[in-house]
Amino acid sequence: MKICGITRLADVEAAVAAGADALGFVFVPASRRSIRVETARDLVARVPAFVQAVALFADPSVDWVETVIDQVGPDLLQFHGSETGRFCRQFGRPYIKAVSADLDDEARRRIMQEHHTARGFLIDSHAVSGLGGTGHTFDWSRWPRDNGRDRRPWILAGGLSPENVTEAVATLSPYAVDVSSGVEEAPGIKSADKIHAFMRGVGHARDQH
Ligand SMILES: O=C(O)c1ccccc1NCC(=O)[C@H](O)[C@H](O)COP(=O)(O)O
Repeated sequence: MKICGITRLADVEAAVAAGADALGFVFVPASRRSIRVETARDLVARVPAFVQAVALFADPSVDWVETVIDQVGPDLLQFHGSETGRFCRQFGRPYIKAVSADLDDEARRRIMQEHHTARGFLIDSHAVSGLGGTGHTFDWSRWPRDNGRDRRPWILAGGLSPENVTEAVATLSPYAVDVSSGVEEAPGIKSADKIHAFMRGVGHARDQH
C-alpha cells in the first residue's frame, strides 16, 4: 500500500501508523502536491526502516532527478511521463513506470519491454498524458489480465478511496494499491482518518480472499 503526494510530517506519521509500505513525494513542479527538496529531505529522514520513500517525476531533466537523489535519498523512483527505458535506467536506481490503463495489450507490452529493468508498473488513469493524482478511476475491465511470462508486479492506481478499495482489491487482485486524492482533505493535505479507513478497506478485501 502506497500513500502518494505526502507534504507534511503529520501525514508521514499517519501513513506509517496505518501500515503503509511506501510513501510518495511528488517532484513535478506543476503539481499541486509538489514538495520542495529541503522539505522532502526532512520528511524522508523520518521514514522508518522497511517503509520505502518514493520520488515521483513526470518527464524531468536528468539534473532534477540527480538533485532529488543526492539531496533527498529516495529508495525508489516513479516515472509518470513518456520517459524512455534508457532515461530511467541511467540513474542506476530501482524504479517503477506509470502506464495508462487506456493502452491496449500490445502497447503495454512494448512499454514493459522498453522498461525491462523496471521493478513494477503502475496502472493509472492518466499516465499517458504525464499526469497523475487526478482522483479519477479508470474502467476496471481495462485492468491487464495477461502478463505473459513477465512476472513483474502491477500496481493499481487512479481514484481509489476508502469507499471503493475493497471492491478494487477483491476484483483485480493487484500486487499493491496506490492512493493520493482519495485520502486527502485538500491537494497535498492528507486525512489520517481517511488513510486509516483506506487501510481497513484493503484489509477487508484480504479477509474475503
Ligand atoms: O499527484 C500529482 O499531482 C501528480 C502529478 C504528476 C504526476 C503524478 C502525480 N501523482 C501520482 C499519484 O499520486 C499516484 O501515483 C496515482 O496517480 C494515484 O492518484 P489518485 O488518483 O489521486 O489516487
